[in-house]
Amino acid sequence: MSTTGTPRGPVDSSRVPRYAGPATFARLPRLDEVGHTDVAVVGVPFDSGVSYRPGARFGGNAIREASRLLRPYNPAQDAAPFALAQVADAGDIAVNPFDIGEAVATVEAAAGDLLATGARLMTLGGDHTVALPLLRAVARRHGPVALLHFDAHLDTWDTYFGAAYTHGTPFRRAVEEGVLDTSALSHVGIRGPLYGRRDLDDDEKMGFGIVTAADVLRRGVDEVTDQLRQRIGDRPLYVSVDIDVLDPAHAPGTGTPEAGGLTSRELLEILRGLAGCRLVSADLVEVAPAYDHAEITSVAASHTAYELTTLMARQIAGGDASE
Ligand SMILES: N=C(N)NCCCC(=O)O
Ligand SMILES: [Zn+2]
Ligand SMILES: [Zn+2]
Repeated sequence: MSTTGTPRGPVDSSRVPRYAGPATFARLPRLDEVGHTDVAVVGVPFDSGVSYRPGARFGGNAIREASRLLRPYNPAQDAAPFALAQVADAGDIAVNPFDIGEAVATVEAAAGDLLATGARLMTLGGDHTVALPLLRAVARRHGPVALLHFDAHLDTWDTYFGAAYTHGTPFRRAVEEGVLDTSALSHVGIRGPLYGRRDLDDDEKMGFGIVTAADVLRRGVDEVTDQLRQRIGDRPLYVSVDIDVLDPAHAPGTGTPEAGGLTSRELLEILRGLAGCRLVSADLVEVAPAYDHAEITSVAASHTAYELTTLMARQIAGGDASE
């Protein structure tokens, strides 16, 4: 059940044109307007950890703009998420673009503060570096969590130019730090060239299972989702979505695009198939609007965040105590 009484929902788009006014996610209220929220949508405008094209610092606001067209009822999950639980936009975490270590610490502290209020997080990146401090904060509250990671890339590499905190390394650091439950780690959508066979060996040793983009094509969404659900079981679950899991045709606006990816339909369907999992928080990263066209990427991202917030709202309404 929502902890805030009757949730305050989005601005009514039949009364106030949806393109009017400043953008919050899905035209939801700001956190300061509701005081307390069950799900906090929070931006992390940070992209100092990228290895190729920059620009994901603008991702959160692009997703908010594209989310103006979302509607209150989600037929695919038969739920009105913003009536089931209070979902609010908590604004952006102000991170230092010139000091990655400080930025990581700032995200961890700010995420910890929001989680301490009992809210679950739907974080809008930002590059994938931010997953590490988010996982630290979530693990402090829930213990080591199961991870479902949608990405073209493993992001379990060790260092770049000797740097340990980058967008290609968050999940190796997370395993090293013990914030993940290594019996329930999955990548989905992996594809593209690697540095060597050893990347896969290392990844497997860390405990990850891989569903490649080709597996999704050959085995289909339902079979893949069943397998993922079995691995997750009833553990607290964190979902991390790098928008480059989608094919560049579905998400051109990203920093390290790889051919042969998932369709947005496949991604959304796998997420919908997670209903009933104990989703404690999620992130959506690597939207870089400067390379986007006609909001293709940010629309796909806004729908992805909508499915994730719907899953969280359903969990809350269903009385799952894991906040
Ligand atoms: N997390 C993202 N999007 N990309 C990681 C790519 C790392 C590399 O340049 O090898
Ligand atoms: Zn990626
Ligand atoms: Zn990534």
